[in-house]
Order: sequence, then structure tokens, then C-alpha cells
Amino acid sequence: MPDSLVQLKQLTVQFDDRPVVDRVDLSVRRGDIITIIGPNGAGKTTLIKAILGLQRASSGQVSRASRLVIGYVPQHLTLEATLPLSVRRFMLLSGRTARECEAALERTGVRHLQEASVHHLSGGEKQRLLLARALARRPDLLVLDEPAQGVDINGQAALYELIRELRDELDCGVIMISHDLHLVMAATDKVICLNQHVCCSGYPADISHDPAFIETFGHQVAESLAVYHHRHNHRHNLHGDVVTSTGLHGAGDHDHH
Ligand SMILES: Nc1ncnc2c1ncn2[C@@H]1O[C@H](COP(=O)(O)OP(=O)(O)OP(=O)(O)O)[C@@H](O)[C@H]1O
Repeated sequence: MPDSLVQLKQLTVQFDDRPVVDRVDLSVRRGDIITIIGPNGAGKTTLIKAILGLQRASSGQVSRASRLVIGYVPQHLTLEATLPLSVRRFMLLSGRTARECEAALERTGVRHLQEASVHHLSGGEKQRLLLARALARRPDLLVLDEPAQGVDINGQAALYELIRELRDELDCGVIMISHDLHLVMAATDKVICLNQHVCCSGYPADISHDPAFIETFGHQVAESLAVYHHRHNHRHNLHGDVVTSTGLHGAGDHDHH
């Protein structure tokens, strides 16, 4: 897998015989910012867990570059509420030196909060702290699960901008999940629209014209993104399965034009 930090080949994850991630091919290289979008239950977190090595594949392959360092930013900071913990201590628990921790906090703009309790941080400050913890590892690959949760709209744009800057500074690859479609369209290199299988993928400008995008997100979202409606040759039922007039088909049976 030349140049790839991580590569998925026909990755399938099933729970109770139900494919939640269905034959997904994906490659992340240095310099990429790839965003996974899709409805609730589409398999986005399961896919990310497979990349992190936390979820076993039912079939297919996940290959990682040798000695790959991954920095992971989870959806939420979950901590024991009764445990007193300062930002400084939280960072040191990562095993990095005090200097590395301080530099990472500085870079994500929350160094001034070192003595604050992690329990009292705002949503945006927590996300920046989690990003600093991931950054302190000097990752080859940054994996973020909805990094802008609990962050106001200005803060979201700033956070996406920071992620782009970090990609340049670290020369790392970035893969993230996001529901913030407007920001994704503005701030991402490549979008993967997941609904168990990959519905469509490509550059934001292209994907917003893709009928599968409109099919998955509905006309309201599509229109608000000023996308066009094209013919679409399959439909999804409520479970995300591909349905045509002749019945139920496997996810690989369709194409989009
Ligand atoms: N360990 C598990 N055992 C059984 N089912 C699971 C497990 N983990 C996830 N699922 C199911 O797999 C499906 C996909 O879940 P996943 O969390 O990957 O979706 P998602 O796209 O991240 O959704 P959301 O946008 O709501 O966070 C869901 O129906 C979920 O209930």
C-alpha cells in the first residue's frame, strides 16, 4: 500500500449478521483531509473504530503503515465527575513530557487553562484539549469523531481551520466524522458519504451534485447547499439497504451518474 497511512479493502463489519459497514474501500495518505458523513446509524463510528484497531473486521482488510502513530480525538471527554483533574494533569496522563504537553496546549489555544479543572471547561475548550492530547503524540494520522460537537458556529469554523493548519504542520493525514455539512463542504478535501456502503465520495464540490448525496440527506439539506438534483438509480430503505423496483439488492449493485 504505497504512501497509504491506512487502507481499507472491502471492509465489512457485521453485528448479529447485519452488515453495519459494508465492503468499504478507503485509503488515507499524508496530506489528506477526509470527512465521513452519513445519517445516524450509518456505520461511521464503527468504521473509525476499525481504523483504530478497536473493532474487528468481519471480512476484508485494514492495513496500517508500519510504526503508524495515530492521534485520536473522541466525540466526548468522558471522565469520572468526582475526580479532581486539572488540564495540566490530564495532559501529563498521556505520557508526554511537560514541555510537549505545554506546546500542544499552546498550539490549540488553551495553554492559559492549564490550571483549570477539566470539568469546568466549555464545549469548545474541551475539544481543543482533546485535540492537544492527540497532537502531543505528533501523529502521522489524526482521527476525529465529530470534533466540533458542542462548539458554536464561529468556533466550529476556527476548529476546522486549526485542523487544516495541523495537517500542514505535521504533514499528517486526517480522517474525521462530521455532521456539520456546511463546514465540511468548505473545509474538507474529500468527502465520503456512508450509509453502510459508500454511497458516493469525492471532492465537496462534486459530491454536492451527486444524486446519492441528495438521496441520503434529503432535498432540504441538498437545496440549502445549492446542489442540483440528478437522476438516481437506486433507493435506500430505512435500514440503508439498497432497494430497487425488483426488490432488495446488495450494496455493490449500483452506480451513480
Ligand atoms: N458493538 C455493537 N454491537 C451491536 N451493534 C452495534 C455495535 N456498535 C454499533 N452497533 C450498531 O451499528 C450501527 C452503526 O453504529 P455507528 O455508531 O457506527 O453509527 P454512526 O454512523 O456513527 O451513527 P451516529 O451518527 O448516530 O453516531 C447502529 O445501528 C448501532 O446500533
